[in-house]
Amino acid sequence: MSLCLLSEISLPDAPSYAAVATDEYWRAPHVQQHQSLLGQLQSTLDLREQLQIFSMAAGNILPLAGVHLQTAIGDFGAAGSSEASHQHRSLLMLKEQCLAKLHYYSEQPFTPLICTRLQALEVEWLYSLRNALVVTRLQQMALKDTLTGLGNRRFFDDSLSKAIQLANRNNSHCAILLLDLDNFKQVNDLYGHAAGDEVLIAVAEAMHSTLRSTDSLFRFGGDEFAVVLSDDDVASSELIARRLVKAIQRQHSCQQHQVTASIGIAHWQKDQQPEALFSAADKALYLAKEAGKNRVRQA
Ligand SMILES: Nc1nc2c(ncn2[C@@H]2O[C@H](COP(=O)(O)OP(=O)(O)OP(=O)(O)O)[C@@H](O)[C@H]2O)c(=O)[nH]1
Repeated sequence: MSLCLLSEISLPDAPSYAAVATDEYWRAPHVQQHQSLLGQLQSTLDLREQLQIFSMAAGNILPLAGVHLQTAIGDFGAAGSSEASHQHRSLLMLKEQCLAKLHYYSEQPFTPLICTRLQALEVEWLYSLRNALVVTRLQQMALKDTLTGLGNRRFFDDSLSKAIQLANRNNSHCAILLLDLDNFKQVNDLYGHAAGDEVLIAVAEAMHSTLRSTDSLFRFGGDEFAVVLSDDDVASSELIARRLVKAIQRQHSCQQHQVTASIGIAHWQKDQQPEALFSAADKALYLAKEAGKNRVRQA
């Protein structure tokens, strides 16, 4: 089994897992799969990739419709996973510590023999899984805002650089929205920091449910948020910004505390550096505030 093919099937538009698992191509002898599994799992610290590798090996024991991994740092599904009429659950335990819960789904029954063989595979995974969980947790801590779970400023800087590189390479576009809440300070002042935190979480949720990709959503600390728009969404930047303003205005706790949002938009210009793009969006945001708040302005 080639690692190249494994990374291909982890793409979002990959064929369904069931299709891949039943394909003759993957029906290498069980022993051969098993021997190489440990090496394959150790070749990556990416949790999703490990799940994919493990799922392929498990699919060699029984055609699977899906495999889900439930961990303390999030739930992950193998590419193309879906539920099916038969289900089997396992606890992945390492030295009395529960690393994860694993859910297998198949249209075929999980006989005791199949469960025993799956368990043997799970044992192969434990140390690599523990390492991947630690690394993923550290990545989350380094890149996420702990209050809202959105990307933090470091993640934003990284994402913006990548979006600009991509736009440069493909001769395409990107844009950023900078959002600052209006009248937020009074929530802290009148009702305390915990009430302010609740508003920030509610705003993050409202933005989350308004946008297609949550990967592009960030909070810098305080009441400042940002969105990086890739080529597909640049033409609708104003529409997206207005939707965000409305969603926040309609949000219950924002209504209760008369908190609204102002947004500045800047579209990337060829050869423009990230700092210049950010500064343009910041100026547009300032104009939105100056014009009376609860509105959108373009650079
Ligand atoms: N609850 C809470 N407050 C925070 C956090 N981080 C920063 N703040 C507060 O957020 C407030 C942001 O201040 P401003 O943006 O000037 O307040 P504002 O009332 O929204 O001002 P305008 O933007 O002019 O409408 C400050 O009072 C900070 O102390 C946080 O994590 N939680």
